[in-house]
This record gives sequence, structure tokens and C-alpha cells, in this order.
Amino acid sequence: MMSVYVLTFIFGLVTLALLKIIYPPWNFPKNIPTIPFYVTFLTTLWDFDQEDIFNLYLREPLEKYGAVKLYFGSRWNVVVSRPELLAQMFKDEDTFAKSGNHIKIPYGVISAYTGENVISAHGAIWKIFRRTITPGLQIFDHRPMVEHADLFCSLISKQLAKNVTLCPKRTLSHPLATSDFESQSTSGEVVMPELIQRLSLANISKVALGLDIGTLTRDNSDLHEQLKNVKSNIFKALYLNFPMLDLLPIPSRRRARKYVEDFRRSLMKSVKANLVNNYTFEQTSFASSDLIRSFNREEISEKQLIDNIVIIMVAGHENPQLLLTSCFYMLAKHKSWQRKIREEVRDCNVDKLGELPLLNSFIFECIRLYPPLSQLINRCTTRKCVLGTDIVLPKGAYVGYNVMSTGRYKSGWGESADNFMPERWGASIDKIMNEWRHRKNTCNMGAFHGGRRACLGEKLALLEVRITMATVLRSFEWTLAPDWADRVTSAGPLCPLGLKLIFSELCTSE
Ligand code: HEM
Repeated sequence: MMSVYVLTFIFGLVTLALLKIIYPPWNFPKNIPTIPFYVTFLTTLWDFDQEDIFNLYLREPLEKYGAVKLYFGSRWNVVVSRPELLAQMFKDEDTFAKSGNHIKIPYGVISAYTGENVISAHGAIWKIFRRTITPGLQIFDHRPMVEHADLFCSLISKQLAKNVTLCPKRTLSHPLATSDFESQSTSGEVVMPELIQRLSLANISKVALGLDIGTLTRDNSDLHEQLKNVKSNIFKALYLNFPMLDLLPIPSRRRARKYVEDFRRSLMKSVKANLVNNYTFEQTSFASSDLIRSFNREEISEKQLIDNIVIIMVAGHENPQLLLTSCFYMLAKHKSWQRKIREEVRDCNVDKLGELPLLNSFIFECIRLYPPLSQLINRCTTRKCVLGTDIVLPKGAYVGYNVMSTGRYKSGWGESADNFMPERWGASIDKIMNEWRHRKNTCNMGAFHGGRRACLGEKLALLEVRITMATVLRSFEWTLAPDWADRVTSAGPLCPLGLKLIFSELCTSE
């Protein structure tokens, strides 16, 4: 029989653990609101999406105070959204030091996935990573993206043709099948996530890593299959909220770890076969080639080489994938914009897409309302400090930013902040680009971060979105599938969830 003392001790420990979840640490600032701890778990337990959570619990306190205390990832954090606070955090890298998963939760499966890389690292090693991959992500050959956009259109056409012939049989045998590209059914209907992922994987692999991984030309690219295994296991709300569970011998987490290892091994096998063994890296300027050269000069370790190649692949396909999904969604919802932009891109050469006012203001408006990385918490204070004028943070506090809120601030964007209004960016391309730069510089637009740690893939991602949208607009028109539930992802990266569209091919004479 357990003694009363042991029981009291266990009860005490459980109570303490619960109190640590329910209440923020005593030394956290008292002059900003505390979001109730259970808010983070609502999307796991009920049918809430990120917009619901934002509107119900975050919007008001964030807009009023600019910062809140939020429980996430097994700890209390301070999350900011007011542009001045974002600017301070982005600028003062020494105080708000990057602290990626490899430091925050080194035991987590997610850390095994992306390791110590240019996005998560801090200090001298980050400088080496950034210096190494910058050239390959700024100067690149965009022609594969044009080819891939055409292949993407062929896949949509193929799907439409298949629907016409296979639809009745498939509909009867798989009435609920939606996730698998092969099993899409109703005429004209295309389930977008997998198709867009195949495109964005092909783009980043070819343009930044110099690899053809066949996601658009084969139905079962090995790397794609392995990545799907990783993703379906890694982004589970329970483990994102309680990463310490990864320390336990849970069979599904062991499986997740194995999927991560398989993916990393296959990716490096492909890099070796395509770039290293045949010395191609010596004559090419891909970001991967520069990383291999840096490894050969012993500036980075083999693990850091792999971690960085993995992050280019992961961040480089995932973020454009999210943005493309939001763009397809918004054009389906706003048919007048679909028509106007189709007209604008009709005879436009790829080199001139960046000069089109309607296309570019539309993309910027999608980013404002649906920033792919809506909230990130990956900085840790290196000393006691003051955020803004009076928010005192202790040393060792995790700090993050919520740009979904920044993009919808009424104080920054006016009463129409919630409305989709591409025209707010300006009428001429000069005005639009100036406004984009101004909003980024003042941190009213934080979707690509800013300052010294600004996203290195912005140029590539925007070009990818312009090329893809222009190409698809020339060949198809589309609407939302009537049976698709209009909602966004429940947590993590932000985009419409499981987007389903109805496509119809345009006549060439149109
Ligand atoms: C719509 C597309 C994209 C969005 C919205 C986006 C957003 C971001 C954000 C918010 C950060 C800062 C992350 C943080 O605070 O930890 C970041 C950093 C970064 N992004 Fe992107 N990104 C996009 C596309 C890409 C692409 C295509 C690449 C290509 C590989 C890329 C490479 C990077 C890199 C290397 C960094 C780290 C910069 C540094 O810390 O020095 N991004 N991105």
C-alpha cells in the first residue's frame, strides 16, 4: 500500500504541474492580458479553426495591448503583434535571440526533422549559414518554374478528363474519399493540397537544390511519399502542445522519428547522386552547391549541411504551398478579380509579371489576410528587458509574433481591415510596390519577417506565385466546390483547409 506521504507527494507534483499550465510564471509582465490556457487546446477538442480562435480570444487583446501571454508548446510565452513591438524584436537580435526547436525541444521529433539550420540558428553559425545560401536564393533560374506551371495545368486537365470517365464508378465506391489525389471524383472537382504540394516541391527542389524529384511527372515520387509520412505524423496538435511526450516510448512517435530519418536519408542520397558524386556542385550556383562547398571547406559540419538542405526543401515548398492555396481560394471566392487578373496576364511575358498592378496587389492582399506563418514563437530573451515602453520581460522568456493579427489591425489598416480589398495597395505598380516596401519596413506587414533575419525566399516565392497563378488563369476558371467546408487550418501554418475547387477548361479562343 502506498503511504499517505507518497500519495501527498504525487498529488503535490500533479497540482504543481497543473498550476504551471494554468497560470503564467510569476515574473511574466502583469500589464498585458493572459489568454486562458485552454484556448490552445480548443482546436484539438472542438471544431474550431484558427480564425475562430483569433476572433474569439486573440483579436481584441492583441489589438488593444499589442502583446499577450499565451500557453503553447508546453510553456507560457509572450506573443506580440503591434508593429512597433515586432520592429523592436526583429531589430534587437541579441536580446530576442532566435531559439529554434533544436534548442527549445532538442528531444522532439520536430527537432530531428530540421535540426540546426539557417532559420533556427543564432549568432556566428547563423551568419555562416546565411552567407552561404543567400546567393543561390537571390539569383536563380526561374525557367523550371514556368515548365512546372505548365505541368501543373496538365495535371489539372488530366484530372478533369479522368473525372469525366471515372467519376460515376469512383463516386459510388468511395463516397467519402477526398484526401487522395487519385480518388477525386465529381466532374471538374480537384482537391488542391496534394497537387499544389507536388508543384511547390518540384519548384524548390529544382530551383534551389538542383534536383529533379519527379513530383510532377510521376505519381509516386519516393521523396514525396516520405515527406507525406513525416507531415502526417509531425503536425499533431497533441505533440505540438506537449512536445515532452516525444520523450516517451510511444509507438506512433517512434514511427514518426523513423519517417523523419527515412526522409532525410533519401534527400541526401539524391543530393549525393545529383550534385556530389558527379562533381556538379563545383560548376553550379544552387544554394545546395554552396552548402556543399562550405562543408568541404570545413565551415559547417555534415549534420549542419543536411539540416540546411532539409530546411530549404521544407520551408521552400511549404510556405509557397500555403500562399498558393490561399490565392486559389481567394480567386475562387472573388470571381471578378479572377476575371480581371486573367485579362491582365493574358499576353504578359513572364519577365513582366512583377509589373502587373492587379496580380501583385491581389497577391499582397492574400498575404496580408492569410500570412502562411501566422504565428511563430521561437525567440528567447537573453536578459531582463523592456518590450515597448513598459512590458518588462524576464530573462529566458519565450517571445513570438502573431502576424495574422498585425495584418488585420484596424489601427493600421483602417475599418476595412477584414475586407479583401487589393485596391488598398494602390492603382499603379510603383505605388503598390512602394506601399509593400513601406508596410514591410514599418512591420505592418510581417509575413516575411524583416531586418537582418528577413526571409531569404521572398523573391523566389513571389515569382513562383506570379508564374503559377498567371499560367493557371490562362487555361482555367474555377469556383469553390459546393460541398467544401469554408474553413482554415486549425493550428500551425495558415491556409484554407483541404481546399476543393471546381475547374473548367477555357477555350483557347477566349
Ligand atoms: C510565401 C512564402 C514564404 C513566407 C511567407 C516565408 C516567411 C518567412 C518567415 C516568417 C521567416 C522568419 C522565420 C522566423 O521568425 O523564424 C522566414 C525566414 C526564412 N525563409 Fe521564408 N518564407 C517564404 C518562402 C521561403 C522560401 C521559398 C524559401 C526558400 C528556401 C525561404 C527561406 C527562408 C530562410 C532561409 C529564412 C531564414 C532567414 C534568416 O533567419 O536568416 N522562405 N521566412
